[in-house]
Amino acid sequence: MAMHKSSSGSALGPGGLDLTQAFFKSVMNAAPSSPTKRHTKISVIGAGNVGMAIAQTILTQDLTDELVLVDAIPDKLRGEMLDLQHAAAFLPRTRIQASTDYSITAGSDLCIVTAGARQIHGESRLNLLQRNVTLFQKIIPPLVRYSPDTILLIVSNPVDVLTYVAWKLSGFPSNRVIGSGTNLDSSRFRFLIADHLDVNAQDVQAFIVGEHGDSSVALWSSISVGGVPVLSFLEKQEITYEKEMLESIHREVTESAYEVISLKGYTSWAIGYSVANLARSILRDQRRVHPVSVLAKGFYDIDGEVFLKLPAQLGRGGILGVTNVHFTQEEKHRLMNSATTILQVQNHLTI
Ligand SMILES: NC(=O)C1=CN([C@@H]2O[C@H](COP(=O)(O)OP(=O)(O)OC[C@H]3O[C@@H](n4cnc5c(N)ncnc54)[C@H](O)[C@@H]3O)[C@@H](O)[C@H]2O)C=CC1
Ligand SMILES: CC(=O)C(=O)O
Repeated sequence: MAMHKSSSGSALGPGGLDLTQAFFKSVMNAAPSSPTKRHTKISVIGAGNVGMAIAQTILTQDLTDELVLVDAIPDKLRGEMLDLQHAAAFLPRTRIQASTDYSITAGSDLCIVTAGARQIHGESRLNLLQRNVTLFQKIIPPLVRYSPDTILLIVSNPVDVLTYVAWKLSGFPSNRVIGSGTNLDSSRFRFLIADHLDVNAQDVQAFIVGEHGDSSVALWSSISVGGVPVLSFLEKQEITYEKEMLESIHREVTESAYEVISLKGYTSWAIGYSVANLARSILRDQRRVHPVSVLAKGFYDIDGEVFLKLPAQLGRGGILGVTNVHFTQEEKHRLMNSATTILQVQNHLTI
């Protein structure tokens, strides 16, 4: 039977009969779609390993009504779109579209940027910078033009500096430009602590702050399991622990990405879950605290225009606030070093 779509998107059968109305007449008359439910649209820029892991986690977790993919390679993009669309029978209903043309992103609530070069085995995140800045000069302006009220969530590396670049290129207030930050590093940290103590990672509260990468800072002093602060508990119980053991867990966190990249070529699943977790907090106004890249100027005595991972509350307006975590002198010193490392890199950029 020949069928085509009407301008309203419903299916038309022979003689122009509106099949959607024919099938669902009584239901549609009884219950017009609710005007109170908010429609959400997420665009993912870059349909590579990371973009597709994020897209598929967003779909399975039913986080949006519309999902748009943008990439520079049309065939691969269409292939990825069709492959996801073919899973429609197993997924919550979501409209999935893809194009190389940024007009498709118009009206997005959240734009997640994953496009760009990625590290090869042994390469540092900072080494990707100049190539990805050039790319961002092409990507950020059209996103802003088509979705002036959107929230930008940056994932491409080096994520802290690129979040700063996106902020500068967009002209957005800093609460609407967020870097995926150390949400992933903190998840790796929580996994390793949970593994060490044989508890559930979801019961471990632990943050990695500073740079996403080699100069990140582990906040040992504020780690708790099931609400019990770990280090002060061990000290009160006079249970000895080796500082070296703490250092080795942190080292394992910073080396995690290098290890996965050396084994499978890229990282994808954990960043997919991590970013979907951020998308949920933002779009569902969850007001949860995540370690993400925020404009750190004015917090913890930082005075440069630098984006660093700090524990921030996320909701519909983007960054709602930065929590006042207690840092030891050593943690503060390391955070300052992270800020200095990033500022030195930024000083050499032409945006
Ligand atoms: N922040 C974090 O925690 C993490 C960040 N990453 C970063 O994410 C980025 C992407 O990594 P992968 O997906 O593995 O790389 P990939 O190479 O698989 O995908 C990159 C995609 O970007 C697309 N692209 C290139 N130029 C474009 C343009 N002008 N417009 C739209 N799309 C364009 C490419 O066609 C490709 O599909 C890398 O920078 C990587 O380092 C990866 C894992 C974790
Ligand atoms: C590649 C990267 O940044 C990560 O997996 O942490």
